[in-house]
Amino acid sequence: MRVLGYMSGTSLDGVDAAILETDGAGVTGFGPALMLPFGAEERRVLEQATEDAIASDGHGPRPASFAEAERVIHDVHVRAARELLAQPDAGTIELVGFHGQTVLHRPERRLSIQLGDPDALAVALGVPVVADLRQADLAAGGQGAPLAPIYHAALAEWAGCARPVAFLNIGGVANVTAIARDGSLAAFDVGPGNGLIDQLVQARGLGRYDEGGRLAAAGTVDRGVVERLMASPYFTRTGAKSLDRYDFPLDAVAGLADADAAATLTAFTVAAVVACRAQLGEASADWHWIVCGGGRHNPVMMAMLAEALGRVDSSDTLGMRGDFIEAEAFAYLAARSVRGLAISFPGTTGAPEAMTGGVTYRG
Ligand SMILES: Nc1ncnc2c1ncn2[C@@H]1O[C@H](COP(=O)(O)OP(=O)(O)OP(=O)(O)O)[C@@H](O)[C@H]1O
Ligand SMILES: CC(=O)N[C@H]1[C@@H]2OC[C@@H](O2)[C@@H](O)[C@@H]1O[C@H](C)C(=O)O
Repeated sequence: MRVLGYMSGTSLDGVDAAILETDGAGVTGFGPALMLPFGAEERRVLEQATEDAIASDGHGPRPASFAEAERVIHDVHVRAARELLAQPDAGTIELVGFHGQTVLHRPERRLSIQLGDPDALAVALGVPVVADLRQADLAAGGQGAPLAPIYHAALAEWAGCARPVAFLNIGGVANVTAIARDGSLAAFDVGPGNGLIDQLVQARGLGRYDEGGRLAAAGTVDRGVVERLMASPYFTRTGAKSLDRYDFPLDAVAGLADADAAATLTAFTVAAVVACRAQLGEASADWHWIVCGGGRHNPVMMAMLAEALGRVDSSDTLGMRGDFIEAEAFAYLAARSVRGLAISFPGTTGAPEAMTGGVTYRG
């Protein structure tokens, strides 16, 4: 099957779209991929919906801003598909995997809100759209996240990675998929990823993110602050666990100068990854770490990770498309969904058993 997968992540940078060829088990090929950035006004609408989601915490009537946010999500996804499908090697797609825009994630209440209109998308694109991929897992008592692990496993097969190997996605939130020597999967959200760094840079009027890690490179890590941040019980919790993008507050670095604050938050992201090794089950030194997501573009973060973890590679050095692995994952999950294959597992989301999931919308 040739499937178009979408992801618009918690960083609110834009919509990733990627075409994947898969039978729902293996990866057989890749079509083109692109990222369509949100415009400033589109981002403002999505930020408003996110703020309203957090303020209502999922209680009471649906915030009015959700409808406008869904229009934005729809428009950008349709535009992304048109651009992608106009590329000469795009071919014809048979199916779409649509994540939607997460505005709130409260797994302990079996709640995770992704905005979007999959039915309208199916009409606009003229192919079936698989969405609501987190809901069955949540309803069964799983975390509803992360869902990419089964794709990471397929990608590791495709790339011929020796085990044990760990995929570390550093987006707005960081998540890990550990593939043990025997092929078993353990996965969870690790910590803050780039989210707090982005928030700092934006709050201080220094851009949208710490481009090239330049700010962090000029600063000094405040170890006391990192220690205080690492005191959160989240980091010693074992088993399946997942985060909302706004679960960690920015206040801890309020008293620090810009560069020191950026360096400290970068070190916090890395400290959370280091702490997660205690839950991976095999000797820490044996793991090969494959880093994907936007954080791998930050050389300060990559250097800190390499120093702490040992064998660390960017996904791209293994022939993978590190900016599109999540979009490819949702293509893969859509294919699994229509084939009735499981998309989440006790070791990845804490679901009681291997779970199928996703709803197919035909428009
Ligand atoms: N050149 C760069 N230098 C430093 N940081 C970068 C660079 N490019 C991207 N990033 C970081 O990566 C982030 C985007 O990462 P990504 O697209 O993987 O996140 P996401 O998919 O939105 O989040 P999530 O995976 O949590 O849903 C940016 O907000 C920024 O913090
Ligand atoms: C609720 C939600 O949207 N979570 C995202 C977020 O971004 C990274 C991390 O937190 C991960 O748990 C998840 O996305 C990826 C694609 C996943 O489900 O695997």
